[in-house]
Formats: sequence, structure tokens, C-alpha cells
Amino acid sequence: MSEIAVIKCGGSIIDNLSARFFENIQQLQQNGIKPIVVHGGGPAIKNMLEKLDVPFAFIDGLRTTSAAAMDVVEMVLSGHVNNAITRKMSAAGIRGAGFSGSDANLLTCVPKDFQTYGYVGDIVDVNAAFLESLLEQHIVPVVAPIAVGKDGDRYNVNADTAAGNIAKAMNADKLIFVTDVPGIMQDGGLVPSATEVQIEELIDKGIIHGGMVPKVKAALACLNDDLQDVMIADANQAISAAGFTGTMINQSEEAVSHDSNFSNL
Ligand SMILES: Nc1ncnc2c1ncn2[C@@H]1O[C@H](COP(=O)(O)OP(=O)(O)O)[C@@H](O)[C@H]1O
Ligand SMILES: CC(=O)N[C@@H](CCC(=O)OP(=O)(O)O)C(=O)O
Repeated sequence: MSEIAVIKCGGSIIDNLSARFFENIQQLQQNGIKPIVVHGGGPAIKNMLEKLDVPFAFIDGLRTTSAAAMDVVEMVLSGHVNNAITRKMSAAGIRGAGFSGSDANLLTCVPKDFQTYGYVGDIVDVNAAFLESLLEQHIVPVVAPIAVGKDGDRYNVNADTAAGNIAKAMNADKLIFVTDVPGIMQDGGLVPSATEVQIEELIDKGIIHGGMVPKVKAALACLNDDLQDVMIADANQAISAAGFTGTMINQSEEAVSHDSNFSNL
């Protein structure tokens, strides 16, 4: 199978995706790379929870999700955000198909710790065969980070983590977190590459904080021999012949190039 690129599109940028984001997806396809889009929607979920007066909190970067909050999460992610992205893809001439992770057992999970987090799941299985069948038909799957439990109920999953799980299960060659910043920033400048040790240091110093923390943790958790680096990049940048430019997260100190290379580009 040709190269697979998992692109996680953050909720911070979803309302401001430019034509460039969709052109980049098309460019990947034209170069024989099969994109899978996983999206977030944190800001939209927050707005709707507040509008409906449903309480929530964050523990370690995860939204505590009551049954009432889960109804809102599902409505916003699956009903609104997922449809909006897929519609924009169609308008851009891309064959996108939207799914909740609870469709076709795409994402199966166990509750993380129900007492503490409520309906928040840890993914235990990804229906890779289903995704592969879509990729073979040149369809771009667009996945909302909702997983189904063995009890048949649905659970909220951090979108960065879901993207990491999907990348791992699909033996993806690339995982790119696209967001509203050019990458990991320090003192106003872009950090071009970072290893696990360097990232821990940046977290300890408070330079990496907030929504960047689950992103770098998800990146580190899915690095392996197949997926040797993960990129954090601006969603609306142009990709060059060398790929995306941003922060490259990799396992070792070995010299890395500034760009995330796709061999097919
Ligand atoms: N060192 C850092 N470099 C860049 N962004 C950072 C850093 N630390 C925290 N952030 C914050 O992380 C945000 C991206 O995370 P988040 O808002 O969760 O994005 P998304 O919704 O795209 O997943 C940035 O907009 C920024 O406010
Ligand atoms: C468990 C948990 O925290 N789920 C996230 C899912 C959406 C998400 O991750 O969206 P971003 O990528 O925009 O942050 C949430 O409820 O916000």
C-alpha cells in the first residue's frame, strides 16, 4: 500500500481553515499519499456546553464528560464539526466521507476511569480494515474522536490521542498535527525539532502548556520504528516539495531536517 498520512486538524483552527488546507490534501493525493483526517472541536464543544449550561472541567488536559456533556460532545463533533469539514472537502473537489469513531467500530475503547472522568475512553482497537477499504477507493476518511465501549455506549476521546492511535494502527508513514500555531514556539521563535527529553524540559519550564501538552504527549506515544517522527504545523501553510514545515518530534538526538519529508512528494 502507498504511504498513509494521518492529519489531525485541531479545533482551534477548524473555523479558519483556508483553501490551502484542502489544496494540501489534494496535493498529497496527487502524489499517491493517502490522507486520513482526524479532527478535534474543543472550542465548539466549550461554546455549546456553556450555552446549554452543562458543567465540565479539565483534568490533565481531558474534559470530564458527564452523560449530559457526552450528548453535547457527540452533537458538536459528529453532528456539526465532522459534517462541516466533509462538506468543505466536497466543495474543494475531494471525496471525503465523515464518520464518528463509533461508526463501524472504527474506534473501540474502555472507560479511562469512570469515577474521575465520566464518559472518557482509552482506545483499545481501531478498525484498520474499514479505513483501508475507504483509502483503496480514494476516499479521505474524516473521523470524529468518539469511541464505542464494549457496553455499546459512546465515549469522548482527546482528538490528538485518537489521531495517534489511528496512525499507529494504520502503520502510517506520517502524522501531522495541524493547528493555529506554526509548531512548538519558544521565545517567539519556532522550535524546528524536539526529542522526548527536550519536550519534557519544555513542559517543566512551562514553555509547552495548555492544549500543546496532549499534542506532544500523543506524538511521543506513537513514535516507533515505522513512524519515526511526528510534525506539529500550521494548518494553513503551503506544503513545499519537502512536505510540511513546523516542529518535528522524533525519538533521538540525531540530526533531523527542518521539513517533514514525504518520499512521494
Ligand atoms: N510552546 C508552545 N508553542 C505553541 N503553542 C503553545 C505552546 N504552549 C501552549 N501552546 C498553545 O497550544 C495551542 C494549540 O493547542 P490547542 O488549542 O489545543 O490546539 P488544537 O485545537 O489545534 O488541538 C496554541 O494555540 C497555544 O495557545
Ligand atoms: C476527552 C477530551 O478532552 N476530548 C476532547 C475532544 C475534542 C478535542 O480533542 O478537540 P481539540 O483537538 O480541538 O482539542 C474535548 O472534549 O474537548
